[in-house]
Amino acid sequence: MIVLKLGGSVITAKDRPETLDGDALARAADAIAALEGDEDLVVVHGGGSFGHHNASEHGVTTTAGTRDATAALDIHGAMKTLNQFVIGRLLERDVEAVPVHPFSAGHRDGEGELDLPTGQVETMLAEGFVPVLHGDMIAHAGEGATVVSGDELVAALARALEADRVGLCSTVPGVLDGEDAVIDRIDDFDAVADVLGASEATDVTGGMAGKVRTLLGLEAEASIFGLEGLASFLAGENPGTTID
Ligand SMILES: Nc1ncnc2c1ncn2[C@@H]1O[C@H](COP(=O)(O)OP(=O)(O)OP(=O)(O)O)[C@@H](O)[C@H]1O
Ligand SMILES: C=C(C)CCOP(=O)(O)O
Repeated sequence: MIVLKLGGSVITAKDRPETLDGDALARAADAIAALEGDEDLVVVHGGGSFGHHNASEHGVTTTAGTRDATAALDIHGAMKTLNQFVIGRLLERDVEAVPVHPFSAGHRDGEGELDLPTGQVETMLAEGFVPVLHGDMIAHAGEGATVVSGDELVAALARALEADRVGLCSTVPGVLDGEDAVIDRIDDFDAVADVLGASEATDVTGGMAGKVRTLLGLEAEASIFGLEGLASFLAGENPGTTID
């Protein structure tokens, strides 16, 4: 089984609020529709220009929450809008995509630890659907509601579903070193910490450093690659940077 994240920075124009990158989303949907065999696939997408701007305006992050339902729904609503676009493009290509909105499914405890039940995702997979989750708001004990990133959801899903392969499709061809060359393999955070930065665009969830840290904690091997690497990742290859 594969857990794939489509980075918000790939499928949206991240510097322009609520703007889809229609061509990039179409290419990603083409690659997913071409997946052969009967391998289970769970898709998670990030926010890009949907969600991050709203979260930033409301001062909400993964640790700083809000108890204002209107603010929470503003952020959640932006993510649901993007989710509908993603699902729409997949349905057009006969991928049996269905939504799972994390705000209604999980929560964080007082330590900020994410608890994401996955019974519905497992049942969807068993019944032939492709569940599509997204970075979202999530109830957070002691904080109201905070942001949950697509990357955190990927990690939770990979653990709970014992994923064989984990892929993060982002706007870069992999994790880049000081000379902008793709680093082939990362197995130690400290060895690459100085080249790992935040996102260039408005992003409340941590950019590349957060991704590498999250993926290093996983049992399954993970890959970070660009859109040009998506088809080969889905075909079983290891494009971009492998994190193990
Ligand atoms: N060493 C690095 N190698 C590659 N990218 C890096 C590095 N350091 C920082 N970055 C930034 O990380 C960004 C990718 O993280 P970002 O969180 O924007 O991606 P995403 O997951 O695709 O989008 P989203 O968080 O909206 O879903 C790159 O666009 C780049 O600006
Ligand atoms: C900003 C929100 C609501 C979701 C962020 O998800 P991400 O783009 O995967 O970090």
